[in-house]
Amino acid sequence: MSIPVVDFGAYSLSEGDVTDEQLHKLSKELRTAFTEVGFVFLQNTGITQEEVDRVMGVSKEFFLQPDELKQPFSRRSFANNLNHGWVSLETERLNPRRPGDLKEAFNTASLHPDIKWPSSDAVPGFQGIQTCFFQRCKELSLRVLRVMAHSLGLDPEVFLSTHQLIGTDENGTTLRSLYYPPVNSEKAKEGQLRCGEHSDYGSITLLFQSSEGLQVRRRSGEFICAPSIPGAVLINIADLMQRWTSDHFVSVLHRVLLPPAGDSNTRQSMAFFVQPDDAALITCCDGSNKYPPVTAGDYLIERFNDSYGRS
Ligand SMILES: O=C(O)CCC(=O)C(=O)O
Ligand SMILES: [Fe+2]
Repeated sequence: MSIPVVDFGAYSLSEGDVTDEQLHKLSKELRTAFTEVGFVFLQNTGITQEEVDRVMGVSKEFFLQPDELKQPFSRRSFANNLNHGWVSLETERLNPRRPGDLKEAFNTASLHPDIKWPSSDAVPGFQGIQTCFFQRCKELSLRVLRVMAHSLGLDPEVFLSTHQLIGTDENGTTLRSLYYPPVNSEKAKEGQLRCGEHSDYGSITLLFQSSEGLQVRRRSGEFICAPSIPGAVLINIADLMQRWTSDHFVSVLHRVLLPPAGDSNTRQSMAFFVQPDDAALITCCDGSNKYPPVTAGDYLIERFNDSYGRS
């Protein structure tokens, strides 16, 4: 089965509340997508392609600077949020059995006033555009989480009440801009990819892509190419949500391969990784106790240790 496309217009960010009938329809569509595929394209979310292009533009300006200028903004150099900041090429291994991923990233993980941002001379508009987009993604995520709870027959607030602190340092939700530079395939290491096979860690991920390149694993085990649909937001279930729903919703492996030999294109994407509040205790929502309870914060630290190496 390919990735379903769902019209989210009835609950778009430019609309007020959704009617019961519309909520029912959306719930049904999301439940099918998330139980069978784990990924869905949402159209008419209210987040426009122009907004996405603006964030990608300002992110690219940041990435195209020399490394010395990006170094002061490195991940792990911000005391109040160790996940905030720049990740250099080949630092992260989303599949720890492969060499470092051929990508750079910038994590907007903290909106705390103490965070130091690139100056407006270096990258005009960087802070404002990233933080504004973070808020837009947060609003959409909360709407999607509400529909998801409804689709499982749960109290509609069950996920919302555990995602109250998005945008504070007591919640790990992160807007990540990714930049995949041109690849010289002769120089790439054995087994190296742009982004190794992995599943995401938290509740759901919103993904925006400038071009094709993402592959998603089907139940049969084969990887299929995800199309790039301008204006649509690709949403996937992440691992904590799979635990939470006792495997009802599936978190599936995905990856970005190297471009074909001779293709010197760059690629950009943005992922909004939605994470429950650090202190939220995640227990199977059907009462089955299929997985032991875990707090979202502890779970996230464990997963970071796998992708960056244990410190
Ligand atoms: O770049 C992409 O399209 C996917 C990135 C991704 O899956 C991730 O960063 O978790
Ligand atoms: Fe991912």
